[in-house]
Amino acid sequence: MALFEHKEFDNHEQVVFCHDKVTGLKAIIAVHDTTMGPALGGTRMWSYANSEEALTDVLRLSRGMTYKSALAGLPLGGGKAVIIGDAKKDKSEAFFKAYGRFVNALGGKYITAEDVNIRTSDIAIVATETAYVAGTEGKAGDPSPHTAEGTYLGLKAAAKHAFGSEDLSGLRIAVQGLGAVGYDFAEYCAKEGAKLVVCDVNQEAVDRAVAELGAEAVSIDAIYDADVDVYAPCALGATINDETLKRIKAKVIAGSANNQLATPAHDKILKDMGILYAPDYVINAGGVIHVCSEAANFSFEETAARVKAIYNTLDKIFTRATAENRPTGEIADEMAREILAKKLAEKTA
Ligand SMILES: NC(=O)c1ccc[n+]([C@@H]2O[C@H](COP(=O)([O-])OP(=O)(O)OC[C@H]3O[C@@H](n4cnc5c(N)ncnc54)[C@H](O)[C@@H]3O)[C@@H](O)[C@H]2O)c1
Repeated sequence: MALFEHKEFDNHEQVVFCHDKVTGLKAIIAVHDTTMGPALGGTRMWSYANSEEALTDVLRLSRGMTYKSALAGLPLGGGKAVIIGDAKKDKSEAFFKAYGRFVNALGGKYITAEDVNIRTSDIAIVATETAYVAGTEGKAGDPSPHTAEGTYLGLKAAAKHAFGSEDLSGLRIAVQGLGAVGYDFAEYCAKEGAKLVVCDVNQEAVDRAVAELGAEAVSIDAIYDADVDVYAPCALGATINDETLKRIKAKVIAGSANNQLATPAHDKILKDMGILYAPDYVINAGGVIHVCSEAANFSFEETAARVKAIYNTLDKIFTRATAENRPTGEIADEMAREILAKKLAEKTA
């Protein structure tokens, strides 16, 4: 399994393969880039088919964190960790303590947090072995409200570019997923007079949106056929794919879900279809801003200002994408790389 020749290798600074003989822990920690600061990114636990699949995931996700934090203006680099295992069977206190020691051995170069299949209670055990954790219980708390606010503001920036006004009143918005982020986001939109079309596998959340926000409920499959101006994916990844794009009528895609595009090629496909796409890692950065507020001791006002700046960042991305007739995701990546290059030049001057 070659690392430097790996297709997802992108000049990562450090990749650590961790194995604890006693607990059977197998993890990979990838520090992609620390130009802007320590590499912050969650730990994901997944039953990867093999270590090659885990390596691919961690290399790609850690690079994504570098870009996300750079564009969010945070003093953080990008990193990520994956634990290879079954979250239902393999977890134990000793397991997470062993993992904490591996994180600690990096001396603060990598700061971990929760991610898929890792709960705050797991991170609390990790925190008994290392101070390099964020998003712990009783500290910054739930990032979802900030993610929802940032997504709402990002949608307003998209509406300005696509429809000529950032006012959401009268727009029809399909919200897929009414969880911690999706519900608050839907509420912001409804308050501004948008008409909501919603779906969720959780019927209770749907009933609540119908009762409280005047939303129209559709089945989880019918959301793709909804006659709407905006499609807001707030549940799953990879919902923008060849099949759904035959059905989606929206002219704007702006939602909180991670990894919305099934493949990188869908960035250009959306542009060619005349759909304005708010790059997922830019619009959903409220969460990492919130978590960073704990690690970097931001004041409440500072955190709020950074969440509000998501509007401006997307505004710049959309303006440049239009001027250069290029896909928005490509522009976002390029802008992140420019921020990193500028900082690196300052550091080495
Ligand atoms: N929470 C954050 O701060 C944050 C930050 C950045 C990105 N995100 C991303 O935003 C998305 C939502 O996060 P969340 O914290 O609200 O999660 P959540 O688990 O609270 O909510 C997800 C919702 O989607 C619903 N759902 C699941 N499958 C569905 C389907 N097929 N169709 C429709 N609904 C479905 C679930 O029932 C749930 O209500 C995720 O992709 C997450 O990775 C969240």
